[in-house]
Amino acid sequence: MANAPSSSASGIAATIDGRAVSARVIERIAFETRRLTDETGVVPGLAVVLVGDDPASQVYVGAKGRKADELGFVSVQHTLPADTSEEAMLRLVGELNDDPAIHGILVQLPLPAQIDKNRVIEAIRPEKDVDGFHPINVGRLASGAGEAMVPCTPAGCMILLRDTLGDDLGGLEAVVVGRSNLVGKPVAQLLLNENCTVTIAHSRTRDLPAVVRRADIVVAAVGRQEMVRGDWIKPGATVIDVGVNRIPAPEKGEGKTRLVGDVAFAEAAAVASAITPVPGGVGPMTIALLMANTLKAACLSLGRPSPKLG
Ligand SMILES: Nc1nc2c(c(=O)[nH]1)N[C@@H](CN(C=O)c1ccc(C(=O)N[C@@H](CCC(=O)O)C(=O)O)cc1)CN2
Repeated sequence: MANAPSSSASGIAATIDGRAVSARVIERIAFETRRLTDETGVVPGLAVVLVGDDPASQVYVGAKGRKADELGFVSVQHTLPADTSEEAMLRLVGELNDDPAIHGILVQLPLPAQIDKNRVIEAIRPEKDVDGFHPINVGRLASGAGEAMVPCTPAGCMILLRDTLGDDLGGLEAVVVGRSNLVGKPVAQLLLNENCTVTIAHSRTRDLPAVVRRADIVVAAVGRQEMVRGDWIKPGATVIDVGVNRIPAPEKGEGKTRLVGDVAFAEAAAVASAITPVPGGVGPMTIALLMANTLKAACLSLGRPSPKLG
């Protein structure tokens, strides 16, 4: 059984550096990609589909394309107008499914209202579903049957946790705040797979602060700025903040903004033993794990085992 980490002597948590950890993961992906290409001639291929002109989505999709280029992947971006029909989306997904140069397909979320995201996700071949959102991959992750594509942000959270607490998380109390398909449910499943005792808390949870106070590991993925307060945190806990909320920052000048997480950082850092910042914590891991899943998809397409990267 793992030990819960103790509080740092100063009472100020260590900051978990997601940029540094993601850079290490990317180095490993670069190494394994060169090996794959040298031995088989195959170059991993990623297609990213963006519908509409949401500025945050444009930033994320741009970052994904740049990282794929940096790694020498085949990298294509399809940018479609906001009024694209579901039928046109499904046609494009079908073409990408049939393209042998493309090993991974990612449809950036959110999608406009006229497109049913579940229909689109289910149209992606499970072995090309580098987001890990297809029901086959969700089922594989839950059952342990077969090789699942694991959603990028949750997989990134687990690498940060292992980097901070060591490989054995068994027996630790983990509380996940948020129950989305994107983060809350898969990260809870991954924690359970590591033998943590897992609680998924949400907006209807009674006495949420008391539930969070039980946790050795807190994963905040609720999408509400600074909702998790310092006095919700057990001394010595490890806090993973998945939230990315843009708020006004008049102190930086008129019309300026800044990013905050779902955790009140300064308050929590005074109690926790380790905490991820926003920005620079979980966010960079999401992009790195997308590259890892694309490489994994390329390896699996050749019947090769997926390389260990985290
Ligand atoms: N198909 C998907 N859509 C979305 C996903 C996803 O995993 N798959 N996740 C989010 C957005 N996202 C990736 O797509 C993402 C969010 C945040 C970051 C990131 O690096 N954040 C930085 C700050 C960036 C900034 O300045 O705005 C950080 O936290 O340091 C990367 C990717 C929703 N959609």
